[in-house]
Amino acid sequence: KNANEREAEDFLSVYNSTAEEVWNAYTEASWTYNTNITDHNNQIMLEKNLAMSNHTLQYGRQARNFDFSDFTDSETQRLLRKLSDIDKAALTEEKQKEYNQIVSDMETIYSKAKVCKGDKCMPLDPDLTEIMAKSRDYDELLFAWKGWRDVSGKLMRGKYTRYVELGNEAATLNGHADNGAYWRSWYETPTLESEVERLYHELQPLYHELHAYVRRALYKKYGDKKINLKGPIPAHLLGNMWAQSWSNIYDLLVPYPNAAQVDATPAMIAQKWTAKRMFEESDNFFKSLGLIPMPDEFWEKSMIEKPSDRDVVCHASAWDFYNRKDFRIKQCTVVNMDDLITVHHEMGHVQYFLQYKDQPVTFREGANPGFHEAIGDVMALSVSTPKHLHSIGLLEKPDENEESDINYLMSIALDKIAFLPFGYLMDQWRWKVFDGRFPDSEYNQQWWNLRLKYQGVCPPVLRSEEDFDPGAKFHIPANVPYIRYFVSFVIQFQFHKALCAAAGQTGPLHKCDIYQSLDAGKLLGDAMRLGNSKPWPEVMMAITGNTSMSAEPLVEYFKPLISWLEKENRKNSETLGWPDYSWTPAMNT
Ligand SMILES: O=C(CCC(O)(O)[C@H](Cc1ccccc1)NC(=O)c1ccccc1)N[C@@H](Cc1c[nH]c2ccccc12)C(=O)O
Ligand SMILES: [Zn+2]
Repeated sequence: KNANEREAEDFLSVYNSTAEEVWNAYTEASWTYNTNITDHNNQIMLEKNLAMSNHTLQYGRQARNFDFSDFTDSETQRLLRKLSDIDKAALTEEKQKEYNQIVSDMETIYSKAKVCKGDKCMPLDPDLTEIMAKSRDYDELLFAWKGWRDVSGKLMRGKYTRYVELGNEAATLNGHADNGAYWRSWYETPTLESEVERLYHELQPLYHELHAYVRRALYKKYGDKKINLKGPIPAHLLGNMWAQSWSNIYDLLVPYPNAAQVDATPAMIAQKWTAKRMFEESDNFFKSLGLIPMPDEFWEKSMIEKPSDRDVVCHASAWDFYNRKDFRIKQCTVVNMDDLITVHHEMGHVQYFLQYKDQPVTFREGANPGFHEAIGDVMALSVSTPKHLHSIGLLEKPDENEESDINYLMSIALDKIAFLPFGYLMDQWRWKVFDGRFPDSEYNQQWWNLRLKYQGVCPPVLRSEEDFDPGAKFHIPANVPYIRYFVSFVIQFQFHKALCAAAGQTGPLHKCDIYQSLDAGKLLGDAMRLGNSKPWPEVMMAITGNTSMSAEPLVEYFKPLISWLEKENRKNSETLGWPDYSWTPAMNT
């Protein structure tokens, strides 16, 4: 090592210890704001954000002064390269303030929004979410769906254009073409766009089969004025505010009503489960694999229920306080199966934090953002099995027959296959907004073009450019990228298949439960411990023996259901897709 490289190593260790303090201060202020939305807490958070940016700018400039091309240690090179991208710190201070204020304003609009009917005002969590999940009344669903968009997206429409401009300015100052290119750079995969497009087209036939089957069931329920068997599905009838997961309308879709049922919610309520019990159950699952238990501070400092006396950001999230001890989850938990899955999702993030806590701060990230999103969902694939739910007392003994298998696969497909087009289109829209292909005069029209093209859903009422429907989904105002979830939904089945093999499970993938397998736990734990210190194909290889993303394990997992759907849809001579693409439901009848 030459003197230059030794100097760089000293520089990096000073960076690391100062970064831990500055990032911790910002994270504490952000937590205080997210768990108690006030102007005062907002101001402090914005101050700490600026302090963090100044630290990034100061050290980022020094990192750029090193010529690390001839360094021997690839980790030092990787650290310096990552430090050289200083993100929003490249903007002037006043532009950073403007940008941070816009994002904070949009997120506050979203988190405080309520839909009022008479003197009753309902927030998204839990009220509107519950209506979208449980109501089977076309007009009540429409009230919640339109009402939510009027008090959320519509009110942030004017801010988004400036958010895009400033985000692009920062990205170009760091050498990216635009903000979308900056976001994609985290995957270190020049062909990311074509890879996710390839994966999407491999999975589209599965989605078309499920879409046709669900449309038939909704036709039976809502009639031919509201459903066209050759057209898109009205977006408010699928059990979810964004039509991104359809498991809440499972009762309209059950393949074999007389076979064993799969929903654990009734038992959770009957047995008086609490949010705490849900988190303990998840912690127990991770520990059974030999993974790291949640530390005491987690149980003391997390917010796992919605407080009644203040405004909070209810959208679930996991928090790393960058001091290697303090890790938390913030979730407005409701006692049901949906939220038990989300608990595992969030606990997956914290397990990653625990595994990579001794890495340099710059490497305390997922191998790529999709890896971070996949960990918890892999656990949930095992926990959701009838066999596992029975072992924790939430389902009677499952009968082992083809019909209950199909029922189970249907319930999982309504979350996983239904999600794929939504997970894909969210950043298709944003990438094109950032690169200018979608001018702000077409934001909403282009959103609905993609919703029709990929999801086969249509708005139940007329939309205009006065509306801003993308803003009705958390990740848009909160400036959180979304392709990570599409990547996660593909790679989590690759991980599931690899962990099932490590656990010695030989049967069909959908029956595999890795519970108590220390071998499966070691395989995943070793990968998580690497954080972002290695390019993700190397980490993918370590877990699965392959270096690339593949849809094959997902297709293998759902094979029995796909065959069943193909037969069922052929029997009903269903039209796959939505050739009557310009159809819309009769309104106000
Ligand atoms: O948004 C989430 C869960 C929230 C999160 O855990 O991904 C959260 C989002 C977030 C990011 C940044 C600031 C605030 C919220 N991500 C994290 O908490 C997080 C923490 C550290 C590293 C990476 C992510 N899920 C997505 C989609 C989804 C993926 N798997 C699911 C399973 C069940 C239900 C939904 C999903 C959604 O609800 O549309
Ligand atoms: Zn997540």
